[in-house]
Amino acid sequence: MTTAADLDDGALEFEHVPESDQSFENALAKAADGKRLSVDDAVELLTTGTESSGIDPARKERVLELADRRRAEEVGDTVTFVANLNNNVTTACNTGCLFCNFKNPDDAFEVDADVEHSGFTKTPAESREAVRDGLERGIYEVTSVSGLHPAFALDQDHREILENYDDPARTVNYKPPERYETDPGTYVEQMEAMSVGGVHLHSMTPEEAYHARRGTERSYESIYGRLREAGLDSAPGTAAEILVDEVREVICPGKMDTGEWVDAMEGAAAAGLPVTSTMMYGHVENEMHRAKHLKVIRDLQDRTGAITEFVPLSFIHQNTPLYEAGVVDGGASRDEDELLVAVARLFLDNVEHIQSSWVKSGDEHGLKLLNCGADDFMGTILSEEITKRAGGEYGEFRSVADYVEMVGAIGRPLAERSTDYEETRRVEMDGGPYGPKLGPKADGTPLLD
Ligand SMILES: C[S@@+](CC[C@H](N)C(=O)[O-])C[C@H]1O[C@@H](n2cnc3c(N)ncnc32)[C@H](O)[C@@H]1O
Ligand SMILES: Nc1c(NC[C@H](O)[C@H](O)[C@H](O)CO)[nH]c(=O)[nH]c1=O
Ligand code: SF4
Repeated sequence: MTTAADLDDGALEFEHVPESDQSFENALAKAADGKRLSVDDAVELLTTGTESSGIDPARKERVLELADRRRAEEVGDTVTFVANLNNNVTTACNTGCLFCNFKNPDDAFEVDADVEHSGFTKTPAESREAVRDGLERGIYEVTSVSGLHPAFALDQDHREILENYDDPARTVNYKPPERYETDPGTYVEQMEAMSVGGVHLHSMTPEEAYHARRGTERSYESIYGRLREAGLDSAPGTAAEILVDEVREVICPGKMDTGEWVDAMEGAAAAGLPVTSTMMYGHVENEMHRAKHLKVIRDLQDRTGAITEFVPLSFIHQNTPLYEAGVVDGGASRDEDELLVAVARLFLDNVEHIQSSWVKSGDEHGLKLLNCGADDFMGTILSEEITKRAGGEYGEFRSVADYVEMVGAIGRPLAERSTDYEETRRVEMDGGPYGPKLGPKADGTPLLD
């Protein structure tokens, strides 16, 4: 397995490089004509032409304008957001992704450990309390993504299977809950606990589903089907990072490969769950990898139709092993963020919504991305751990009043949406008070302030 220490800057040689036989002008003309773009077209647009290095400002503006127009034609001017809560169950994880500072090694959580750490594990009862508190503040979605705690099993039957392995810690990354200070319960127990008061439960990334099926031959459809019975309503398409294996081998060698990520997503879709899709970019990958990733997402959507949105996640570098080991010297530039959103809008002709993240980009740049092809501005989230621990500086929540101020400043209409975008409700910018109006307890009271 690669560790940060094994990698040193400049040593990365990829088979896939940003070269193509296409020209920037031809690629842009195809996009303007509404033709389906190829990977080479996407590379030309992402690089503003592969024949010269660096981003050409005038060419960049032409790509952004086209994408902004396409956004207006496809979904109109309204900016959407969701009133949600992030509830991360545990930070215990030994997968060792080199871009991640959310995780803590699991042995720090063991009963006899005397290691200081800032991580946490919540019992199902504690997760339920967190969701109940969120509901009181007006949220109607809970997003829950977590570390791959070795004590997690899908359910009791799965726990028995894992316990029957010889040396389960080594063979199937399983340790019994008694070893730990806090027992996270099973995935099914966590789903049942969080699915409370009519909230929409958005949880179980493909990597978590992989953990929930480890040591078995079960299909992803049956894993997600079981979770759905326990209350799961949709799944986040994170763990995607860059869906090209030569990049995964560098930044997350312990994770599932591209083919398995796609299998898990197809399983979620087959189990009847809507899914989101993501790309975490701005580390070691190049524009060819970004373009190939977009193709994987578009092909998946052609087959399933289950993807509700595409969420670009700009790499936050400050506290990560990749940065600390000198493998990268920062994240994506603003120009790259803008081009990624724009090219996603133009390339993903079968995914309706593109998200801008104020967590990753901040308010000002996040609003700019809404003029580059994005139409959704994420969620209220109330608490945030992944970006914060990586060194992100843009805070943990935004109230509905904050959304009114931000989106009002760029002169666009604002609407709340459900997780699957099936329901939207216009937020009238009439001086407030502003509170969520969708969902079981969202009666417009500005509880989020
Ligand atoms: C922290 S993991 C939690 C869920 C689960 N352990 C998994 O990997 O699917 C969720 C996602 O956060 C994103 N993430 C983690 N560290 C990040 C960073 N430094 N910058 C941007 N995104 C990051 C990655 O895309 C990752 O897949
Ligand atoms: N972009 C980020 C998100 N996006 C997810 C949304 O908040 C929401 O759960 C999804 O759109 C489904 O409705 N969440 C984060 O925590 N951090 C981000 O950067
Ligand atoms: S990204 Fe997920 S799987 Fe990877 S180390 Fe972080 S928490 Fe663990």
